[in-house]
Parts: sequence; structure tokens; C-alpha cells
Amino acid sequence: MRQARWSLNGYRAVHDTARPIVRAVDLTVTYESGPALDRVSFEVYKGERLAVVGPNGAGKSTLFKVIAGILQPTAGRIEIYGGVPGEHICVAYVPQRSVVDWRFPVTVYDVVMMGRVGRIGLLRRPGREDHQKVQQALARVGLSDFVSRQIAQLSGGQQQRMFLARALAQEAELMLLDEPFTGLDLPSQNDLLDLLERLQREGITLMISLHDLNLAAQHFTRVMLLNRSLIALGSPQEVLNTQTLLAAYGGQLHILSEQVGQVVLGDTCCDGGEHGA
Ligand SMILES: Nc1ncnc2c1ncn2[C@@H]1O[C@H](COP(=O)(O)OP(=O)(O)OP(=O)(O)O)[C@@H](O)[C@H]1O
Repeated sequence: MRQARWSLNGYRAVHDTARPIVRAVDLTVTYESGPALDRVSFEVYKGERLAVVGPNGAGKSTLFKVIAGILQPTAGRIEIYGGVPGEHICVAYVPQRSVVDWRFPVTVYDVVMMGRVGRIGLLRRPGREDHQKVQQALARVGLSDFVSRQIAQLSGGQQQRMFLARALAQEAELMLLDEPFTGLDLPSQNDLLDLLERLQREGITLMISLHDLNLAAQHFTRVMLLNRSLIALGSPQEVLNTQTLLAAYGGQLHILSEQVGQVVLGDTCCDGGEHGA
């Protein structure tokens, strides 16, 4: 298995940095309400697992929507596989579960088949290969027994795995997962982490937004810290330190220890120093 290493040179040695699959240069998105992303520049490489962290309203979902081609940048440039966002069928955006209307009367199978739409076209019926891809995707996420289940009857972890199956049916090579861990209990979180590790081993590139900094520190190869502008990007050790976290979270942060993997967010005001462990 290819391992990412943490010096910049080491990182370059294991990823093809000559051809990033996402390249953003001074990416800026401004809504009527104000700026959501401000001159953000970064690259993402094939096969990496990148955590995107930052406080509420930092621009994480906005970033994913721009990469997926759902939103246009106000200024700056973004290239996906060297082209414009939206033209690549192999990019899948998985929204936050909280924005989905789970009462909608569709089955798990129907939702996963939606992943095939870009390949079969809207007005054609799915063929044998499409049904095979859906069955395989459901098997890969462990939902083969749930094909006829209404989506309203799924647990949070199953909902998340269904969305991953949809992305797999789409044959996505870059998956943008918006807060997939939110609301999951620990066993479901661990199942999801195992699944994501497997997908990464198969060569799928993962960009995942999350709020749990400990999870980012322990399970991700690189971390992007955002708060409208890019605060830091690098290994968890490089990014998750007192200075950068205070720059992003300000007084919302309660740091228990400077050791990576022991950072917690709380409502305790932090006035620039650390609180003892
Ligand atoms: N469609 C929209 N119209 C206007 N403002 C928006 C829109 N979508 C997001 N915003 C604003 O843009 C900013 C960034 O929002 P975004 O959802 O990208 O942040 P986020 O980091 O994903 O937040 P969270 O962690 O709370 O999901 C916020 O201030 C938000 O209110």
C-alpha cells in the first residue's frame, strides 16, 4: 500500500504532484450575503485522503460545490483533471445528510441507480451493465440486503453507505463527502472509516469535510484548514497546531493538549493560550 509521508519532499515522492486532479488558484466565491471563499489556492493529488476542516460557515460545502461544478467561482481558477468543473462524470459530490429529504418515497436501489444517470442519460432505461454496477456497489458497501428498503427506514450509517454506493455506481474517482461522520455513533463511524480506507486503497481520491479534529488528526493523510481563506494545508502535524487552530476557530477553541489528536472544540473561550490537559 502506498503511504503518504510527511515531509513535503516525501509527500511529492508518493503522489504524482506533476498532475494534480484538483488545482485551485485564488479561488473566490462571494454570495449576496458576503464572501464564502477568499483567494484559496491548493492542489489535490490522486489517491489521497484529504480532510477539510474549519468552523461553521468556513466555506467547506461551498468549496465542494465549486469542485463538483454545482457553483461557479466569482474569481480565480479551478481545474479538475485539467478541465473545467462539471465536465467529469468521475467526480461525485455527497451532500450532508441533513440537507436530504429522507421522507422522499424511493428505495435504496433507486438512489444508487441515480449514480448511473450520467452514463446512461436521463431518457434511457438502465441496461444489464447498469444493474450489475448497482448490485456491485451495494455489495461493496454492505447494503445488498437493503435494495428494496425505503430510504426513510435507514439508519444514519446506512444512509451514508447508500450515498457511497451511489458514488461507486457512478464509477467516481474523486469523491467529495460533506460531513459524512456527523450524527454517526462510534461503531458506524468506524465502519465508515474502514470503508473509506478500502476505497482509498483502490485508488479513489477522497476529500472529506468534518468537524471532529481528532478524527482528522488520526485518520487522514493531509488536512486543509479553512476559514474563508486557506489557513493551513499539510500533514495533521503541520496543520493542527495551536496557532493555526486559533487563527481558524478563535475563541471557540478549547485545546486540551498540543499533541496532535488531542484537540477538542468547546464553547470555552480561549484567549490565545492553551488550557492544561
Ligand atoms: N446559497 C447561499 N446563499 C448565500 N449564502 C450562502 C449560501 N450557501 C452558503 N452561504 C454562506 O456562505 C458561507 C459558507 O457556507 P458553507 O456552507 O460553504 O460553509 P461550511 O464550512 O460548509 O459550513 P458548515 O460547517 O456549517 O456546514 C456561510 O456564511 C453561509 O451562510
